[in-house]
Amino acid sequence: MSAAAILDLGKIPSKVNPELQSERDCSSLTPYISEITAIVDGGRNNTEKRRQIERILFKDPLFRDCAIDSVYKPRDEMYARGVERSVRLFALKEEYNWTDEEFGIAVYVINHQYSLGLHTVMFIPALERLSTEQQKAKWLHLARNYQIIGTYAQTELGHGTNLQGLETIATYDATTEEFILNTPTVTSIKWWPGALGKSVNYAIILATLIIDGKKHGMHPFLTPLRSTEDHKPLPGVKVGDIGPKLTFNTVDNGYLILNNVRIPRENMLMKNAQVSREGHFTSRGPSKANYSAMILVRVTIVNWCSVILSNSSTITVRYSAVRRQSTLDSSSEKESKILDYQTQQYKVFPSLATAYALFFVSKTLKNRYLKTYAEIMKGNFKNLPEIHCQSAGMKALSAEMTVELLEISRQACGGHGYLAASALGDAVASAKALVTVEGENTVLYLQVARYLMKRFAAAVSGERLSGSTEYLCMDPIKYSCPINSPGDCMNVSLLCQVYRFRAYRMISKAARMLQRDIEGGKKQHKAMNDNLVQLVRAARAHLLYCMMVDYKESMNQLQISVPVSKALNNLLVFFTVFNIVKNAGDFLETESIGLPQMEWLKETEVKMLAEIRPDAVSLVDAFDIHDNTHGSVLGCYDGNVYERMLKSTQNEPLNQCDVHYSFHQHLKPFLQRNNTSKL
Ligand SMILES: CC/C=C\C/C=C\C/C=C\C/C=C\CCCCC(=O)SCCNC(=O)CCNC(=O)[C@H](O)C(C)(C)COP(=O)(O)OP(=O)(O)OC[C@H]1O[C@@H](n2cnc3c(N)ncnc32)[C@H](O)[C@@H]1OP(=O)(O)O
Ligand SMILES: Cc1cc2nc3c(=O)[nH]c(=O)nc-3n(C[C@H](O)[C@H](O)[C@H](O)COP(=O)(O)OP(=O)(O)OC[C@H]3O[C@@H](n4cnc5c(N)ncnc54)[C@H](O)[C@@H]3O)c2cc1C
Repeated sequence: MSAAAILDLGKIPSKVNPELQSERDCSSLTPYISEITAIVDGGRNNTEKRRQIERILFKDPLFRDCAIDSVYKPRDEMYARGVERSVRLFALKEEYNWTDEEFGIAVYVINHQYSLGLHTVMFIPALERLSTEQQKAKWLHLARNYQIIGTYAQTELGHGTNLQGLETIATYDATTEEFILNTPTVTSIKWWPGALGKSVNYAIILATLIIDGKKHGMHPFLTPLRSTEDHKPLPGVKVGDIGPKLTFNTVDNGYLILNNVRIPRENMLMKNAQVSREGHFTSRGPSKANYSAMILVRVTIVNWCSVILSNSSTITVRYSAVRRQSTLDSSSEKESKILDYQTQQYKVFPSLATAYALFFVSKTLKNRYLKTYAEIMKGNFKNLPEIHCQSAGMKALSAEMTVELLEISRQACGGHGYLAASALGDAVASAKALVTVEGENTVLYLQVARYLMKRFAAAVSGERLSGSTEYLCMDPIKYSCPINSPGDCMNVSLLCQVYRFRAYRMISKAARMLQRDIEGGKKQHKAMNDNLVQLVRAARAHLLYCMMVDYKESMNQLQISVPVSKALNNLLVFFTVFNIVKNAGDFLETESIGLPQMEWLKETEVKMLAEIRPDAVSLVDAFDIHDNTHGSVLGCYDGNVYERMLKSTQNEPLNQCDVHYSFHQHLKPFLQRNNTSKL
């Protein structure tokens, strides 16, 4: 490129960067990319549907730069733009008659860059799950048609995890047939709910029900917060934004203070518990039935993790195939592509493999959830504990993996990964929210551990188990490591047996430690607290085993061509081996494998890096993520990284003039303090 052309910062070459083109030309997977894309989209029709939605959205400038433009804007402008995008999105849904699924695709296409997500992610699902049929008939269509906009207000300043500790109260007044809502203490103030600060006019408020001075647990109350005329807070309501966050600053997460706010009796969502006109309380189903909206969101988060990693691996793989630095071979005239360094592959391919793994795992989890949800809707709660354990646990494990891998992805792009225009910093910060929202990760692991301890005790007492804990009935004496040669390390079924035994051993160890402490005279709560770390380790081991089984079985169900099968199987083997090596200490300590097997696995792990390398670009191309969706100058399809970086500087407000006003205000008087301007 000539110097003159370089100075024209707006120019992006019309051709694909030859570095990336050569990757596509050399990968034997390239002709089969559309087959993988169809798997990821759930069918070729869905791919076409998504692309059509992309065309609709990205012809509108409001959506075109959505993934990145917020970097350059002050908070209130970001929020206003987020609201504008929400409204445009809702209008497009109506105009094109999009189904909920198609609307979900549109949200994915704009990378969640809108303000009113909570209305769709939690408000509507909570209305569906917590309302009676009569209440659904009254409220659901209003929410679906955006006549009311709502959020899910559960967390308070003082309590997010401990729902029994929530202090917001709803006191029933039988004389007027109303509930009176109050946040009587500083710690009871609702704090965090998305879109609460400035946007919504309704909220489902989770509050402790009090009738005649008696507490009846936490229940949902559909509460109007703002006037539908002028959007002003209603009497007794004080509401606002909680301030800027690490990211998601288009969203107005809010606080809410309630002072004797009265709502009609019919506004308590009464699917699971009822209050009669006279103030008589009844309930049906398990006491945790009101927690059901949280299960759905946890299932959804596993899918978000897969999407986040698909975005980030698209960026890091493409960038690593374009970037050259130093050389592997001193006789070579060209520097090496950083993707050719084994260490770079070891930074980048775990994310790629995990993106695929979580895609398959989240699909299985969603199907399992839908089956259980259908049973629950018919009044059968038998599988509720199992789906609670699976959804809470998979959310925690996927979010933990995603945060860890994303940070490594950012580092894999060197200095440029630190630039906002790489989009990786924002992705890391967004993913960080996922270990906290919808149940803090440690707390969720402990829920899984609690379930495992119960199931283990049942197995020991001779009960036959089913579901994810069936294996706890195993006889550990019969185990011998199934890996008998280096070749066995490629056999995922054998590796799953290894994962299973490690989980069994870690769960039985936690149970033994608890039993030892209780038999030694410790009180139950003290024994629990003294073993929480081992309990979390046991939960992780169980979840990783479940993840491997779900991934393997989901892959087994695919009907695919030989090249696609080979490429996806490489990722499956790599993911399975990588997570053993990563947790080597546990696998050795539990004698699930021995030292020779660990050596073989480490050799297999690096061998798989070389197997994946030729198809790496095709494997990210197969995600078919629109450049406007990932929004990174480093990861565009055309690979014109440096030109895009230069062009992005035009967006920087500091660059809108040659001499900044601060020069005249501050620097100039300072420089001229000794009258040196004539130098
Ligand atoms: C591509 C994507 C791009 C971008 C997106 C990225 C990022 C997005 C980031 C931002 C997010 C946007 C939207 C997210 C929205 C987030 C909204 C929220 O956070 S809402 C608030 C969520 N709050 C929680 O999750 C609270 C966590 N706490 C709990 O769940 C519970 O209190 C507890 C910790 C599980 C314990 O409950 P409790 O105190 O009642 O405990 P007990 O000990 O009395 O009872 C335990 C008993 O209950 C059973 N149980 C617990 N939970 C459930 C459940 N949900 N369902 C069924 N059963 C449950 C448990 O098994 C025990 O049973 P037992 O052993 O007694 O039989
Ligand atoms: C971006 C974002 C969006 C959110 N959106 C919403 C929303 O829309 N609606 C809503 O209601 N809420 C929302 N929240 C709140 C969120 O659900 C809570 O922050 C989350 O559930 C964690 O609770 P906490 O903040 O009380 O953490 P805490 O429970 O205070 O956690 C702090 C530490 O204490 C530890 N800890 C706590 N309890 C235990 C225990 N029993 N055993 C062992 N360790 C424990 C945790 O492991 C953690 O290390 C949002 C939060 C964020 C960050």
